[in-house]
Amino acid sequence: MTTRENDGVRAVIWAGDCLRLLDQRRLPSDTVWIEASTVDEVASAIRDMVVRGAPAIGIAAAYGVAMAARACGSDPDALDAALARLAAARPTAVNLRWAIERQRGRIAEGAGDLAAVLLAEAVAIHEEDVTANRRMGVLGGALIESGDVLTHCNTGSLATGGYGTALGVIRSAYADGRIGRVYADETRPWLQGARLTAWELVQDGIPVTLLCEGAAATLLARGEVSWVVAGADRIAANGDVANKIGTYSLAVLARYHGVRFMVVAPTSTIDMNTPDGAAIPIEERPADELLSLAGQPVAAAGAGAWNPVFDVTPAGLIDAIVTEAGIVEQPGLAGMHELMGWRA
Ligand SMILES: CSC[C@@H](O)[C@@H](O)C(=O)COP(=O)(O)O
Repeated sequence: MTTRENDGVRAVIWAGDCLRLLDQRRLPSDTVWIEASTVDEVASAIRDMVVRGAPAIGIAAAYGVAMAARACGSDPDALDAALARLAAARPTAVNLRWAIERQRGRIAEGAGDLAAVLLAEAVAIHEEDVTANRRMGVLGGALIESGDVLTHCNTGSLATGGYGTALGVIRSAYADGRIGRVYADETRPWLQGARLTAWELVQDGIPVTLLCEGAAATLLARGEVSWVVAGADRIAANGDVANKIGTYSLAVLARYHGVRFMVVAPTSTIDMNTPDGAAIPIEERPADELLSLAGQPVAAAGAGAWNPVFDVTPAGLIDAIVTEAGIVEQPGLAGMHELMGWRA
C-alpha cells in the first residue's frame, strides 16, 4: 500500500494510464485494488462505493475527467455527455460536481493537449486536498483542549486525498496529547466507522472504541466526551451540513448534553449555490443494504426498509465549521459569506 508520511493509506492513486482504487467495500478483511481506466469505470466505482467520502469522490472524478478527454479527443459533445454521466454517480457530495466544474474551467481555456492539462489539474486537486487536511488538522485540533471525542462514519485518509478531515483533526489533537480515546460509531448500514475508521486508527496506534449508534446518548451522558467531530458531504450557504445519516441525531444529543459539535471539511465541500439544508439532495440507496449484511439477510423476510444515507444538521446545532480557509464559529449565512470572501 502506498502511504505518505503520517497521511495514512492513499486509497486513490494515479498509475500512469489508469486510476488504482483501494476497494473500500472489502476492508478491513481484504486489501483489493481495482483499476479504472475509463470515465464510466470511475463513475461506477463512485456509485458502487469502491471509492467513497466526499473529497475522495471529487479527486477520483477529477482523474475521470482527464480520462474522458483522452477518450473523446476533439468531440466536445461526447466529452460533455461523459461528464454528465460522471456527475450523476452520487448526488449529495458536492465535491463531485465541484471537481468536474473546476475541470470544465480548464476545458474552457482550450489548451492544446487537453488530456495532459486535465491530468495535471487532477494531481493538483489531489495534492491541495492533502494540504487542506493538514491545515484543518492544526486549526481544528487546537479547539480540542482535552478529553475523549466521538466521531461518525469515516473521514480519514480513505475518504480524502490523505490524512483526513475530522479524522485529520483527531490525528493532530492526539499527536499533541489532547485526546485520550476516540469513540467511533459503527455507522450502519455500510459500517464505515467499524470497518474503516477503526482500521485507520488502529494502524496509527490511536485508542479507538466502537459503539452502535444507539449507544451515543448514553456515552455523551457520561460527560467524558468533549467534542463530537464529524465531516461533511455538502455545506449549504447558511451553514447547514449534510453528512452521513446519524450525524443529525449526534448533533441533537451533543447540544442536549452540553458537548460541542465540530464539522471539518475543505472549502470544496461548501456549496454557496445551495441556500440551506432543505435544498441539498439526499441520496437514498437500495433497501437491501439495510436488509442484509455481507450477503446474509438480517431482517424478517417481507419487511421493507428506508435507506437515506445522509441527513442534514441545522447550522444552529454546530459550534464550529473548520475549513482550510479558517473556522466559522456558530455558523450562519454571514459567517459563511465571510469565510468564502462573498459580500452578504
Ligand atoms: C471526509 S469524508 C466526509 C463525508 O463524505 C463522510 O462523513 C461521509 O458521509 C461519507 O459517506 P459515504 O457514503 O461513505 O461516501
